[in-house]
Amino acid sequence: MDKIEHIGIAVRDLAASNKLFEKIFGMPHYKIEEVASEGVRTSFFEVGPNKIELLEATKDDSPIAKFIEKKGEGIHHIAFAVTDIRKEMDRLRAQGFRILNEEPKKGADNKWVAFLHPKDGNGVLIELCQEIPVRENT
Ligand SMILES: CC[C@H](C(=O)O)C(=O)SCCNC(=O)CCNC(=O)[C@H](O)C(C)(C)COP(=O)(O)OP(=O)(O)OC[C@H]1O[C@@H](n2cnc3c(N)ncnc32)[C@H](O)[C@@H]1OP(=O)(O)O
Ligand SMILES: [Co+2]
Repeated sequence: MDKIEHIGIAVRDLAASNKLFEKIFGMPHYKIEEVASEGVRTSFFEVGPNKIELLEATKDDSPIAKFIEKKGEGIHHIAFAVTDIRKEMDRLRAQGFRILNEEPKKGADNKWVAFLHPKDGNGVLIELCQEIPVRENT
């Protein structure tokens, strides 16, 4: 694992939370992106070398909706940048960690992602993120 790629924060109302965090960070978000497969709409801030991802649910059975229902708004996950997500998934599986998705799946901000079960991370949901190379000349 190379570094923290982003910290995910579950919010009820992305527009309101964007305004709040713009005040806190003193800067605007740099993108809003919906990931329909995850049932989320995300907003990203780049604060120095660190990224914050705000996430709101776009459907009732979204992991974010369930999380907020159970635990309220707050830190949802920590994402780590990896060079080779498949290799990391194999390494972690070999050590007995539960990876929640068999194959890497398309995440936000141009990444392949995978998640470990939070119970295997002392109650922390850990996300693996590998940058998807932008094909030259596209
Ligand atoms: C991909 C787009 C974007 C990106 O960065 O690119 C994202 O980050 S999307 C983020 C949203 N997607 C996910 O979180 C996918 C992975 N999550 C899951 O598969 C589920 O949410 C899961 C398995 C973590 C929980 O499933 P579910 O909510 O259906 O089950 P439970 O409510 O029974 O939870 C089981 C157990 O885990 C605790 N829990 C749930 N979520 C979290 C969390 N985020 N952090 C810590 N713990 C969590 C929950 O409280 C239950 O524990 P218990 O002691 O039984 O209460
Ligand atoms: Co994330």
